[in-house]
Amino acid sequence: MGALDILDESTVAVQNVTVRYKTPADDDGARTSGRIARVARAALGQQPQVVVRALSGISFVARAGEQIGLVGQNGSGKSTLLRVIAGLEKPAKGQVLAESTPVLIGVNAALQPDLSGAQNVRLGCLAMGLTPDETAEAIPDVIELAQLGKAIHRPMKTYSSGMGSRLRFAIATAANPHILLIDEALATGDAAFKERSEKRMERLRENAGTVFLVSHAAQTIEETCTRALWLNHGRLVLDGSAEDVALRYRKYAWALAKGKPDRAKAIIDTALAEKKATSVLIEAPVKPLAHRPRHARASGTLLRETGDQ
Ligand SMILES: Nc1ncnc2c1ncn2[C@@H]1O[C@H](COP(=O)(O)OP(=O)(O)OP(=O)(O)O)[C@@H](O)[C@H]1O
Repeated sequence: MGALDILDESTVAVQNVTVRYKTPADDDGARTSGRIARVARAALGQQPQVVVRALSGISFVARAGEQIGLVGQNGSGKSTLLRVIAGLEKPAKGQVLAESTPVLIGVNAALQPDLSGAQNVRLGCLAMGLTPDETAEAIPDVIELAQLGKAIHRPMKTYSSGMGSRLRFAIATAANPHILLIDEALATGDAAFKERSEKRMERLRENAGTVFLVSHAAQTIEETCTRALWLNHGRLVLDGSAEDVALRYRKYAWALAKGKPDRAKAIIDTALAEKKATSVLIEAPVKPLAHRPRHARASGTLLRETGDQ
């Protein structure tokens, strides 16, 4: 297949992204390093380290109107991919380009523990790129959604973790982002808040150009997404319709649950063999988009996606 110019509709391009974490491990965990290295480390009193490959060479292009589900086992790299798209994590290799600032629901706001909830709402909105006028307009709505009562005027450091999460969630929704990233694991709060937040999420999804949703439930992906990416040990196993990916992922999870690792591996191998190789070519930078200035970052770019590698 030849190259396809998709500038008009692309919202996020993920180009060959690799993320590694260097983390401390015990001696057994670090056994892969050489004997000399181990002896030297012991002599220097250093703790052994291992490198975790959280994402390996991930490439895809997301388009306006898509709701993209991310599925995969625990530790497969789903949250890391969301954080990289949100710009919260820098990949060791590769790059992410977005036509506007992606907002990760729940954790984006860098809040100040000594300031009150209300002061943090203002700060959070401005930090997400809202103008002072937009911020003033958004504040009552955010405070209403968070429903913290008089506690909204207390310093955030006095909040319970649930109260903090509610405020962060409410602030994140104020941006009405064109690229929305939702990590289901972040969903929090009591029943009443859940219902209010679900309604808000629905509205956000309707307005967003592209939604990314992390979920462990294949059914949620099937019901809410148009497309799905299956990650396994940091690799992209399959990129396809939500129905097809959810079906195969379900079969894989079932095989694992039934103690049939060979069957599970065969499902992954088949998916990998069928997957269309995608490479994202970035041809020439263009000016950031002018029509959504508060979201635009220096990322407007001519993209090409090819399927012939
Ligand atoms: N800050 C970190 N330091 C070291 N390793 C990390 C860090 N964050 C993630 N990892 C590792 O990277 C890999 C991918 O983690 P990630 O959280 O992206 O997986 P996930 O698919 O979202 O998992 P889950 O479904 O359990 O939320 C895992 O092996 C994890 O241990």
